[in-house]
Amino acid sequence: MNKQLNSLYKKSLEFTDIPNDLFRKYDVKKGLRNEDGTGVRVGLTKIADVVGYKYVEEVKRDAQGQLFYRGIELRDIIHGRDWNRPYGYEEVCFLLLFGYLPNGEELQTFVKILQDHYELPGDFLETKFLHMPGKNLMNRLQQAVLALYDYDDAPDDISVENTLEQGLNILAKLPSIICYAYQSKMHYYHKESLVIHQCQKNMSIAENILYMSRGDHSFTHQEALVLDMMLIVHADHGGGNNSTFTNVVISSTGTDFYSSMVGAIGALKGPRHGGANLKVSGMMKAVIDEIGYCENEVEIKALIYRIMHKQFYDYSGLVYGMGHAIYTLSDPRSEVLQEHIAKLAQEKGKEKEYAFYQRFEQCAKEVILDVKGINVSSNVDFYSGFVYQMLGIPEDMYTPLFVLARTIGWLAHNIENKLYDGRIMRPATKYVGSTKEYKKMEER
Ligand SMILES: CC(=O)SCCNC(=O)CCNC(=O)[C@H](O)C(C)(C)COP(=O)(O)OP(=O)(O)OC[C@H]1O[C@@H](n2cnc3c(N)ncnc32)[C@H](O)[C@@H]1OP(=O)(O)O
Ligand SMILES: O=C([O-])CC(=O)C(=O)O
Repeated sequence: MNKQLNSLYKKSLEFTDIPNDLFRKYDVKKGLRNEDGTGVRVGLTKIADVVGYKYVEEVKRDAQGQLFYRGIELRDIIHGRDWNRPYGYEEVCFLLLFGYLPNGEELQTFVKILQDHYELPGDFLETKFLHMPGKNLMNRLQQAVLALYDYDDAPDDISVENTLEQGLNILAKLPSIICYAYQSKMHYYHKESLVIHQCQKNMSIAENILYMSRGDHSFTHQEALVLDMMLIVHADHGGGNNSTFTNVVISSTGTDFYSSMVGAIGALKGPRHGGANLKVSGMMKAVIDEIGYCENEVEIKALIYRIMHKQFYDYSGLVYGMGHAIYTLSDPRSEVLQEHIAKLAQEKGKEKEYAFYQRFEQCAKEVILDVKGINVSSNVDFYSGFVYQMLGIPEDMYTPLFVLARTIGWLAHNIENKLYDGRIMRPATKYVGSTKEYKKMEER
């Protein structure tokens, strides 16, 4: 930091300090949380339900996690899906948006609508990626989504019907946007050969991502199904998660959908939210560099204590991929992923790494319980990067793929809010400063 600016900043703390006890005094819900850690209720939804605790005789008790999309449990969707068909994510998009499971014809119509919007505008690849490569894909995604505004004939039409079309158009274009943002970065910043494959109209979203991100554009049916499942488990998480809430807060001003999307992407980038998948990858690499695939729990825990005490990795004190604002004993998505990882790890010769991830997770639960006194489990981000790694998907794409999957959730909540709430979000803050007189310069 600039020295003079730093000294001004330090001096300012004498004038700007807010003592912590005032938050309690004025009953401020820090982080929009109630006293027992549950979220302050800010809306009603029929899209998804996230269950992580139960009340027994009015006392909050930790519980096994459950996630419902339009009332159907995620585990049932994953176990019940047809593993021969690659359009599982598209089916879930339909379910989240329209509230019911599509029949064959409806799904076909919906998939066709998406496929008809896959292609980017003619000059987009050249002007938005090849001429403007970016070092961070999440920022590039924001710029690309915002740029689509200029290609829209009615960008500021915020009617529900138009929002639906805009949202699906963005979703359909995200596979190309993510892959081109990645390829242009690798070419410009890492001097690698430029790989550009056109998206394929007859493929699913998951298939297109694999097709466009790989040099030889080849992939197996099994790989596409695993990626399709990854998109399903990330598709929605109720109206209270930070990025979905951000999208609705922005939209409540009556602004365009592109602005809401860009805000939500910025929120999801954060390492305490969707950006955790990238952080887990970095953390686990640092851990394995430090202690190898250690089998000694005491040694693993010692390192986790160092992470918690801000002495290792990024010094934030956070064990990434662990803990959740709602889930306590388990995150059902992490369990669903683990059901598939065992087989995948065997196929890819990654059993040793997987076994270490599991040992680390168990140790982290115990250390966090010891230090913070709370039950935590691995969240969706703990194993997702490991799955992507086994699919050969580069780290740069981990959080952007979360954006792609969650776009449907953002869109569904945006529309639900427009239909059934629609009031500008405007909470309050309490002024706790004093009043003073303005002093002329010569009197200061
Ligand atoms: C898609 C998603 O967004 S899933 C979440 C992805 N994020 C991560 O994996 C980052 C690591 N995890 C975390 O930071 C937290 O668990 C969050 C942000 C997910 C939830 O935060 P909160 O709702 O505040 O958690 P909770 O109320 O249970 O936390 C209680 C205390 O334990 C701490 N804690 C919770 N999880 C962790 C963790 N993984 N590592 C270290 N400390 C933790 C909190 O910081 C808090 O500490 P404090 O009392 O000193 O402020
Ligand atoms: O619900 C939350 O707080 C975070 C989130 O989006 C998720 O876990 O998918």
